[in-house]
Amino acid sequence: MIIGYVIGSATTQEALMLAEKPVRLGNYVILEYDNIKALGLITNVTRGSSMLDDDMNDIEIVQRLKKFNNSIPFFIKAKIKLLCNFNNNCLMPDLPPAAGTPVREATEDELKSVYSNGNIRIGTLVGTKVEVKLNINALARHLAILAATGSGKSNTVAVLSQRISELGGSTVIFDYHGEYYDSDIRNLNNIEPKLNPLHLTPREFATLLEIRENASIQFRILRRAFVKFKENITKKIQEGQISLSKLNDDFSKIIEDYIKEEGKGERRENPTEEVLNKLEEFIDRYSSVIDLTAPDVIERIRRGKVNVVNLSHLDEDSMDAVVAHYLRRILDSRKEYFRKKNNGLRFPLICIIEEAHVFLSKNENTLTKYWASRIAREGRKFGVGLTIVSQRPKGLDENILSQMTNKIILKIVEPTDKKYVLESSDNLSEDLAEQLSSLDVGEAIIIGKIVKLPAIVKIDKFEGKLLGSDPDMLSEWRKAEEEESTAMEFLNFGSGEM
Ligand SMILES: Nc1ncnc2c1ncn2[C@@H]1O[C@H](COP(=O)(O)OP(=O)(O)OP(=O)(O)O)[C@@H](O)[C@H]1O
Repeated sequence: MIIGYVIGSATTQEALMLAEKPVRLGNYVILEYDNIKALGLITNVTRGSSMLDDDMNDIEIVQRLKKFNNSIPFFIKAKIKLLCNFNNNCLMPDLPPAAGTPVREATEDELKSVYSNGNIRIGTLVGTKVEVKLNINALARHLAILAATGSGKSNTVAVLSQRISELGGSTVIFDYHGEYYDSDIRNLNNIEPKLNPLHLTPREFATLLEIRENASIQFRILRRAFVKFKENITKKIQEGQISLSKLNDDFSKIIEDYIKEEGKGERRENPTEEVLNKLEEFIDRYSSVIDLTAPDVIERIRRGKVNVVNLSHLDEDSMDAVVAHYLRRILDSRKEYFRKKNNGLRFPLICIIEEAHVFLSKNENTLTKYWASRIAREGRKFGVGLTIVSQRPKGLDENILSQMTNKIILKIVEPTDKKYVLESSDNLSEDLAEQLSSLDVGEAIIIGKIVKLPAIVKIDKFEGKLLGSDPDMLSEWRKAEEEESTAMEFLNFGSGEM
């Protein structure tokens, strides 16, 4: 059914339509001309009247015209972004539509042929029942899930990771808030962030203690002490001279002695004192993270599961050390598997970093940023995909963001965030970026190799509990009130005041 006609001058990217009746933003349309069958997306709608135009200043004329309701001529114009030519393998049309070309709504079958061929359902095209299925293999080219807070990032991560696991795929989520750890996601494998120092690099251990590489004397003392500690302990373990559980109890004392030993060689005492203070502070707060009996982190990641590393009880430096350690071991282990088939991590893995702007900040060189950059550059070849999730896109390192070939962008209102996302995405056009502020919760623009063409999608709602879900405060207040009155009755009953 024809809904309008092309007017004015058109290009192979864009056309303007004069509509016969109101059309909606995000509708998909078809234009057939010169042996081209073009699929288009309505990216802008304007409604006006040549009689009541911007120069109208007399309200009485409007009131009189309103009395003859149907006498006011009006127009509806819609900007159409041309997406592909069905008659040429969905490549871009190579000829613009002429003025007068009829425009009709795309049928569900036509839309299914473009958006429903992937292998993992993520939702439906906005305003339709057409399933959008993503090409899961394209996740090896990395993904950014970006949105203002409360727009549906966690819901998207939960839906995506659960459905990947249901296909036998594997993800590991670095769970900043602990919202996935206590969730109803199926195939969950919860991992407490235990680190075995014998598997850590000196830099990772220094990061745990919040000793930066630019604190060169402190870092030197700690690095030398840590290397000696690892060498001697590994040798004693191989000779069966030491019990690991006893080592756990004495860990801080042992490492402290190595640090003091290394400090003797220094001209000034206070760098050594500083290192010992940081060690003591770390052990006071996070001794539970250090576990010399813990297996290598690779052994704790399960195939076909949503592996969740709960970071929520750590501070950001310790989180950085944990995430960096996992990323390094995952990349190294996949490389090892590719070198010698009987060793290393045997299956591809998608690493999902929540609150990515904390770890991959453009203003700070964290350890995680180094390893995430390595995975962004090399991971695809070894089946290690990176997914970064952030509500502060402009805080993200632009090199890493620009390597996220795929993007699921939910509502973003902040202009500098929108601009930053646009500049870091060579496959996001301005007219699509303009839609971002008008998206509803759970609606997203999806671009990249995970979809055949850019899509405006209503993401499926995660059917289960996530910590991040909006709290039902009213029922929680009522529940608290009932519990208080029950406790009060119990107390009064106990004191015989009933
Ligand atoms: N696709 C969706 N359909 C329906 N409701 C949704 C959808 N996505 C999210 N919501 C709802 O919106 C609220 C916020 O969702 P979510 O926690 O996923 O947002 P977020 O962007 O992760 O927020 P935050 O930045 O605070 O983590 C929740 O109540 C959730 O149930």
